[in-house]
Amino acid sequence: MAAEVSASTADRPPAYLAGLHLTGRRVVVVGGGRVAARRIPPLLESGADLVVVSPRVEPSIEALARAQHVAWLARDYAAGDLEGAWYALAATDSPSVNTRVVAEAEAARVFCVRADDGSAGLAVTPATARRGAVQLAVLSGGDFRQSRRLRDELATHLPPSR
Ligand SMILES: C[C@@]1(CC(=O)O)C2=NC(=C\c3[nH]c(c(CCC(=O)O)c3CC(=O)O)Cc3[nH]c(c(CC(=O)O)c3CCC(=O)O)/C=C3\N/C(=C\2)[C@@H](CCC(=O)O)[C@]3(C)CC(=O)O)/[C@H]1CCC(=O)O
Ligand SMILES: NC(=O)c1ccc[n+]([C@@H]2O[C@H](COP(=O)([O-])OP(=O)(O)OC[C@H]3O[C@@H](n4cnc5c(N)ncnc54)[C@H](O)[C@@H]3O)[C@@H](O)[C@H]2O)c1
Repeated sequence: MAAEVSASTADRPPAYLAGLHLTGRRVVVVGGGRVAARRIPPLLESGADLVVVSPRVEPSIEALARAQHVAWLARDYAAGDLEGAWYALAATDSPSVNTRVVAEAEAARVFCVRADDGSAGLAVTPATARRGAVQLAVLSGGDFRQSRRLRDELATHLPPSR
């Protein structure tokens, strides 16, 4: 519903769409809740070198840490945690922590998503689908429900993977 989209997200110039090649590149996820758990698998699929900073994490993230697919720092975010990162997610349930993460990202020129307030982030997460080499991504200026719905419709047109 358009009314639920934050005006400042919708009023921004459109985001520039790009595909990030992340193999071996550090991506820092601050917060290990449900949003992080949803976004980590596609980041891993892209080969990212993932670091999760969060005192608690969802069971799926804990399992990835145990299998050494992600590095989990089981503590609160601290300034400097984005060092060496190419991309970051501020995905804690604390707006003030997310503000600090985005401020560090801005200073370090790291593109960073802000999960609780997309209008304050440096990047946004599209609704995506993939079949083989073909990928689609939908952004709707913050209207994630529309993005999800369009993604589901468009995904039915993806060619069979070869
Ligand atoms: C597309 C998708 C991708 C993904 O996340 O993978 C995505 N959100 C999804 C789901 C989802 N989002 C939310 C809920 C729980 C509520 C509910 O269900 O009603 C659920 C459902 C769930 O979590 O299950 C709430 C929410 N989302 C944002 C805010 C803050 C704000 O409005 O600024 C709040 C309120 C938080 C609060 O209340 O505090 C912000 C953003 N969410 C974005 C992307 C970016 C916009 C991209 C675009 O233009 O479309 C943006 C701006 C920034 C970002 O985070 O990148 C994915 C669906 C695709 C899929 O299902 O595959
Ligand atoms: N963008 C989206 O798609 C979307 C979807 C749902 C909710 N949200 C918003 O994003 C936020 C996160 O949502 P969620 O469902 O993942 O929340 P959640 O409660 O499942 O997880 C929050 C995580 O943040 C961690 N955390 C808290 N303080 C921290 C700190 N100081 N340093 C590091 N980690 C810390 C917690 O340990 C927990 O793992 C919520 O505030 C909500 O407003 C966004």
